[in-house]
Amino acid sequence: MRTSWADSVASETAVSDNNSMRRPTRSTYVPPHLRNRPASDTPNLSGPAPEKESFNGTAGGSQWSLSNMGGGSGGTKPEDRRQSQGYGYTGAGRGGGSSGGGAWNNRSGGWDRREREVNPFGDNDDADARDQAFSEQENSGINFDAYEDIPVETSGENVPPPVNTFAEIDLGEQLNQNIRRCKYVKPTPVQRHAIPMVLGGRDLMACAQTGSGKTAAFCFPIISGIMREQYGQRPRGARTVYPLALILSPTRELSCQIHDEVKKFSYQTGVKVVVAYGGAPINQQLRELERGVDILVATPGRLVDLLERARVSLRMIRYLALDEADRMLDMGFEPQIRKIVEQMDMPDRGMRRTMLFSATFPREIQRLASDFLSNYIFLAVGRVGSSTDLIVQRVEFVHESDKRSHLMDLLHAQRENGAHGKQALTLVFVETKKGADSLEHWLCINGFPATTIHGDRTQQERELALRSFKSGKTPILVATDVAARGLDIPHVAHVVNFDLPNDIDDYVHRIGRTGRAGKTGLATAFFNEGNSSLARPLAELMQEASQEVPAWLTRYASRAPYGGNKYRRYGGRDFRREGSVGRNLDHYGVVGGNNGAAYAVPGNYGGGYAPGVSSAWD
Ligand SMILES: Nc1ncnc2c1ncn2[C@@H]1O[C@H](COP(=O)(O)OP(=O)(O)OP(=O)(O)O)[C@@H](O)[C@H]1O
Repeated sequence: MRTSWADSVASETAVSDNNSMRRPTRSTYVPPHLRNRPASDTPNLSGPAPEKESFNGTAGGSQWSLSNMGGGSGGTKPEDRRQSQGYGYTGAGRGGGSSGGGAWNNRSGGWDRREREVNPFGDNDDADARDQAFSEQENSGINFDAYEDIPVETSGENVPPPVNTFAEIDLGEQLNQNIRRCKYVKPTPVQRHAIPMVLGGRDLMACAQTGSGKTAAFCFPIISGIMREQYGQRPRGARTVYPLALILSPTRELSCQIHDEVKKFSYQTGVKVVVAYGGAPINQQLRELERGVDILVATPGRLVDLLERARVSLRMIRYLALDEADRMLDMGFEPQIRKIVEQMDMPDRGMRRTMLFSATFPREIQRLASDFLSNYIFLAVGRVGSSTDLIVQRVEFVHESDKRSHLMDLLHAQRENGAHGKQALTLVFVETKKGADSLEHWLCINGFPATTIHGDRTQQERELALRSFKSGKTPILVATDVAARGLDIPHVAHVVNFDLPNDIDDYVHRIGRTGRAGKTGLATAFFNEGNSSLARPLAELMQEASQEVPAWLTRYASRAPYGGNKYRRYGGRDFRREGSVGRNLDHYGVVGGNNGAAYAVPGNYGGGYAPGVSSAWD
């Protein structure tokens, strides 16, 4: 039985990726860990198709005045201005999609004649193709039919029922059109459940696997809500802006990525999105804000700066979303988040919709997070903190001194097996910034084009590195944990944990950079004595994901003490129900009978961000 939404795509993907999975006929080097495996077990390591995307976070040319949602001038990209059907839209009937109802706010004034909204779909936006009926086969190979098997747990009062299709949700014609442009045919499980909950006016804490579509799950209700509701006139402060929605994320790159996504989803809806993050010139961001903002995507540090300068007020916030919420409430960020949510002028909980999303939600973080939520629903989709069966996980015992040569073996093998001798996109995680630079240098001098991303690099360097990696120009990216969460980089074939993290949750997020949205991936970890404390949770996680656990790792795991919630920290169970801990956990496919201990023992939720380790972050 399939147990997760991603599981369900495996067979479909195997078919759709058939060409890329085809093994070369010439003899190829196979590394030890891949030997003696049937061909179908080996993920696609062929080279990526070049990508055109970039991480240019701020939108050029989009202009919007706060007071009347109009004004401003100067677009950067001339293009046909299509009739903006989002304005004055009169409603898609529930289950229908045709007009009627009149519930939608007429956001008149939007882009005026002097300006052009940059088309975020770029050259791929073919209006004719878009208007053709989408058949389910046209989507990205995700097998939606198996969704019924996915374990889902909800808790809370009066939980709104899930939907099966986007058409069942009253999102508005323009947003629906953008969803079609994104080629999303059906909602993923987390979207099926979360969107009606938020549209039904509920706060939400949602835990769902990496790569399972959480971004759209919180973006759609925000955009749709802003479009349909009347907020009255926003104050006209001297230079202060009053966004209606705030999306916070822990890293600059993730904020940029969310901003890019929101721009696509909100295209021609009249909803204006701006991103603000550290390391980039604040003046440019201020100018963007002055042109008007409905949805502000931000990193906490830059937002606090803007709040203290009184350039942003949170008084009108109606939607608050915390992406990677467990990270945001971990030791590093919690004071800033509390300041933003509790000590500035944001409406109290209950007066706004609050959504917290992550693939991992330790119990102690849930407790902290509940301060921000009102009568919320807890939603867990898929198996506990699961990494999906689409990711083949390998653990190899490698002494510290052998790591480089071992990595070299893996990279040589990949290159040999790759199409036209191309290097597949490989993300290599290390513990320290220094370690990242040094490994990158060593790779480059040994003929492997590599780049790095970490907190000591300038923002420009970081964005350049990411672009270069995505395009395949430097197919190896050496990264600290700054790249561990949220980044949705197509075609990452292999994640190597050169240095394992101290915390199993970080491992879950790191390997989740591959095997996304139905694609297969490979994750290799180098384990040695220094990682003993991770042996047990790692072995359990692998077992849950039906991975082969090496006998030596099982022995390490059995020797490890069972110490509090460092284990099974990646829990996806509502802490409010801890009285029933230990029962029903099999619902998530959790292996082993002693899981209760993980949820029942209070304590060191910040274990993974101990001094020294936290330095890897922004
Ligand atoms: N309904 C859908 N149909 C098809 N593809 C989708 C759908 N929803 C999202 N996707 C795609 O799935 C990919 C992963 O989505 P997303 O980045 O939101 O995952 P996530 O759950 O936030 O992952 P992470 O936990 O790593 O942050 C993206 O490329 C996104 O465009």
